[in-house]
This record gives sequence, structure tokens and C-alpha cells, in this order.
Amino acid sequence: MGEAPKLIPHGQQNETSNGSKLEDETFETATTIGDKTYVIGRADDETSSINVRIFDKRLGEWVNRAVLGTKPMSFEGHSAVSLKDRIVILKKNPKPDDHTWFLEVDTQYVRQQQKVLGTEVVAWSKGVIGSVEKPVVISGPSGVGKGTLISMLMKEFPWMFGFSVSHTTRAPRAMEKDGIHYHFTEKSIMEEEIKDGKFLEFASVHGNLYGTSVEAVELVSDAGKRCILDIDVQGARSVRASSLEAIFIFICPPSMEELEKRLRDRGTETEEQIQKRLRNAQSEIEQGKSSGIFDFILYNDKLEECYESLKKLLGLDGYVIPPSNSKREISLPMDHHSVLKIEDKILINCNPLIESNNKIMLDLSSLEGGAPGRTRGLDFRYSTECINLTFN
Ligand SMILES: Nc1nc2c(ncn2[C@@H]2O[C@H](COP(=O)(O)OP(=O)(O)O)[C@@H](O)[C@H]2O)c(=O)[nH]1
Ligand SMILES: Nc1ncnc2c1ncn2[C@@H]1O[C@H](COP(=O)(O)OP(=O)(O)O)[C@@H](O)[C@H]1O
Repeated sequence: MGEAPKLIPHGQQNETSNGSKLEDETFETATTIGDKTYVIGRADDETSSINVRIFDKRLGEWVNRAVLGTKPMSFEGHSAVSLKDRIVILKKNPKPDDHTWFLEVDTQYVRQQQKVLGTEVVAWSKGVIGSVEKPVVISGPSGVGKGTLISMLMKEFPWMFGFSVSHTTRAPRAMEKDGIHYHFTEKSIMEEEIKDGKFLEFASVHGNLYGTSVEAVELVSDAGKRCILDIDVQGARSVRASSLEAIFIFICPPSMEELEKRLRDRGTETEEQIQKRLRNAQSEIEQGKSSGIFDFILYNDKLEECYESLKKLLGLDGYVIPPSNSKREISLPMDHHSVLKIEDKILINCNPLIESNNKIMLDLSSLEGGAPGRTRGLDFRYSTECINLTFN
């Protein structure tokens, strides 16, 4: 039988071996959901990310767990509030864009990973205020014009779109820069990261490995931009099956002869690679048209016409976008002794002694996404409607 969780309350003096007093920088919270208690706190030595221990009250012992998702780095203190399938962690003295994290303990993603890994699983997901436009997946055979069309979008709407930088084991082309066009990666490293659940999707394409990391997509959305993914049909199929909702567009060439001409004129592939890509093109076009994965099929014959059609699909024809769509940020002066959950809202700083303009309501009623990516749809409101509660 294991010992029930013993917590070190915030600020409690800790005896060190030589009896000197040591202010404990971090502390732990214990939150029970179902028959498990989740003890959160203290930095995990190796990674200095926040540690999670699970005590199974039914078994009366601590259980091992796999911790998935992007882990929060250690922080000096937090409040923990339990929802039915996750724990909301509100950081103490947070940075404006790093205040809320979710420890998922019984979400669909956790249950799915528990089946795959055959062990207890918890998954971290960073909370982000507001929601984002659905990402745009663009697929099509090599040489059809995907990159050209995407560059035109990014040039005309730089504040609106961001490109998901894929990982690949392919060698860079003359003009390609690492971290801009691709993360050019060793196969063994990429395979390791795939095993660690860091990729939303990956596929072997034209003899090389390509993949979209969760971070690549989330970093674009964190910047308040709409994410564009240039991925092959296999990748589009995986994204369609994932929790990431997106718009799927397949670009077709006007003919195979024109596709071959473009590929040759581009001059970036050897003859052997051109032949391989043309062979693959036939089946890709077939899948693009008949698989049901794609919401739209665009023919890239005349470039400008195709670009106008693409903008129309994305609701951008003749649409003037205000240049500044600054991200909403909130600074959360949080007093950790006065956090209260009422249904799907969390009242922060409700202590009547705290001045009203620091009373905050966190609305969790329209959460989207979640591990292994971000949890979006948070809504913070400074609210004097916080109920003045007496704390004894
Ligand atoms: N599944 C998947 N495919 C990708 C990814 N990045 C690029 N691709 C696809 O890999 C194929 C080859 O890409 P690339 O070597 O850049 O050649 P290109 O199509 O001629 O530009 C294209 O169909 C891309 O859409 C990715 O992250 N995942
Ligand atoms: N509509 C078009 N007409 C003629 N050439 C095009 C058209 N669209 C793209 N191209 C050219 O075809 C080549 C392949 O385009 P690219 O964007 O690299 O394709 P992808 O990214 O799909 O492999 C490039 O040299 C590009 O300038």
C-alpha cells in the first residue's frame, strides 16, 4: 500500500539536512478526478518541466504515467481547478501569454493514447485566449504550383497567414533555408520525435520522410495567424482523421504534359526524381479527386485565375483586412487563495479584500482543440460581477 499524497503547502518552510530554513520555491497541489489524485508541482529534475504524480485511491498506490503534449516549464506556484476530464492550472505571476495550462486526464485524446501505449496517460495542453480560423491544407502533385500559390497568399496577406514549417529528411534545394522552407532533419531524429508523439502527421513521400509537428501548427496560431499546411495526400488523410479541423484544397494540373513541363522548368529535381514524382502524380491526382478528403479541387492552369479562385474559397476576394489584428493579451495578477469554479467558469481574485478591477472571470464554456496541441477558446473577462465571498 502506498502512502496517501503528502503535500508541501505554498511557502511552507522546509528543513534542509543541516537544519537551515529553505523557502520552498514550488509547492504541490492535489486534485482528485474519479478515483485518482493528481499531484502537480515541483520541477521534474531532468527536464525542469512541472512534475505530475498519480495516486490511485482504489489501488492505494502511486501509478506510473506517460506525460504527453507540450509540457509547461516549471513555475513558482499555481492554482489547480478540476473539470470533469482535465485540470485547469493557473500559473502564479504568469507572463501575459503563458497563464493557463490544462492537464488532460480523461479526454478523448488521453483515452486514445492510453489504448495505444497501454499505460496511464496524462497530456499537457497550453491554454490560449480566443479561437483561430481553421488551418488550410493544400495538397497536389509535385510541380503543380502549391508553393507558388502559397507564396502569393503570404505576400498579399502577411498578417493573416503563417506557414507550417514541415520536417523532412529530403536534402534542401539551392534556394531553401532550414527553418523557413523546412526543418531539414536526420531520419533517426525525426523517427524518435514521431515516437514521442510530437507529430500531427507524417508520411514517406517520393522516397523521403515528411511530417508536420504539432508545434509547427500551433506556433502559427499562437501568432494569431491562419495556418497553411503544404502536405501530400497521405498527410491530408491523417489530418482529416485527427482532431485538427481544417479546410482541405487539392490543386490539379491542367494536364500531365504541363505538370512535367513545370517540374522540368523548375530545374530542382534530377531526371530520376522527376520520373518518380510524375509516376506518383497520377495516383495523387486520382486520390485528390476521388478520396473525399478534399473540400475543394482547384485547377492551376492560368496562375492568376487559380489564385483568384483560391482567394474566393478562403473568403478573401475583394476583402480588405484591417492590418492590425493584434492578439488579445491579459495580465493576470492572481491571488491564489481566491479561485472559485462555478459551472464552466472560474472566478479569480474573488477575495472581497482584493480591489474589484483585479477580479477576473475565466470562461471555459467554448474550449476547442486540446492535447497534443493548444486548448483554444479561453475567454478572460475582468469582472466586477465576481461574487464577493467571505473566506474564513
Ligand atoms: N505528409 C506530408 N507531406 C508533406 C509535408 N511537407 C511537404 N509534403 C509533401 O511532400 C511532397 C514533396 O514536397 P517537396 O519535396 O517540397 O516537393 P514539391 O511538391 O515539388 O514542392 C509534396 O507533395 C508536399 O506537399 C508534410 O509535413 N507532411
Ligand atoms: N499556373 C502556372 N503556370 C505556369 N507555371 C506555373 C504555374 N504555377 C506554378 N508554376 C511554376 O511551376 C513550377 C512548380 O511550382 P511550385 O509552386 O514549385 O509547385 P509545387 O510547390 O506544387 O511543387 C514553378 O517553377 C512555378 O513557377
